[in-house]
Amino acid sequence: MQQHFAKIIEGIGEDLERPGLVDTPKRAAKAFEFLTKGYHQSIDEVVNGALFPSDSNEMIMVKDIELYSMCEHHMLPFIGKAHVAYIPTGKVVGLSKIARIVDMYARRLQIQEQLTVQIAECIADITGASGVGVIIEAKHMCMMMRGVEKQNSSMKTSAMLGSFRSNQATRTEFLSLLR
Ligand SMILES: Nc1nc2c(ncn2[C@@H]2O[C@H](COP(=O)(O)OP(=O)(O)OP(=O)(O)O)[C@@H](O)[C@H]2O)c(=O)[nH]1
Ligand SMILES: [Zn+2]
Repeated sequence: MQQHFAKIIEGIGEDLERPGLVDTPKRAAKAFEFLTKGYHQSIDEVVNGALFPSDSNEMIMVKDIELYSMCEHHMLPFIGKAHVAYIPTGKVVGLSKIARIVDMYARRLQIQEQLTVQIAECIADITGASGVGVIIEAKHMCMMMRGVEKQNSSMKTSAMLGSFRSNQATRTEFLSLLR
């Protein structure tokens, strides 16, 4: 990646020998490695066995999980919040792991719709939950810094699985907890 960032800097018409830019290919490659580290993580490693037996069958929700991802069309950031809820059936997942799962999928090249579904399906898979709801609200730099240049637009996506899809009362409870 370092070599490629050097080429990009040259492509811009900048001087790679300029003191401020000498180490930039190395720094940029390191930054991109971090921003895409989700490709090198697995669900097992992220969850680390933090699944606990529980009798609860009430809705569990973690909201306002900050999220930094990159759109796969422009490789520019989209930034926002994820809200995740599920109804357990016998086991619950460690609280922090929900945020770690969000990060694992966010740190890849994404579109927001797919990111939302991947998080929901992952929570359903590992917990066996009877229902999962995920909402993501985000601002896309590709739509703000360039292109159509709309500063106040944001995108909201949702993925509803199981009872969150089939049961109106569950969906309403989720949405009212969010307010
Ligand atoms: N559905 C969806 N679209 C996205 C997401 N991130 C970026 N996009 C869109 O991807 C599209 C790519 O369109 P193109 O016409 O191929 O690319 P472009 O010429 O750079 O488009 P503009 O952004 O309109 O200038 C744009 O409409 C972006 O707004 C996302 O997460 N979900
Ligand atoms: Zn984009």
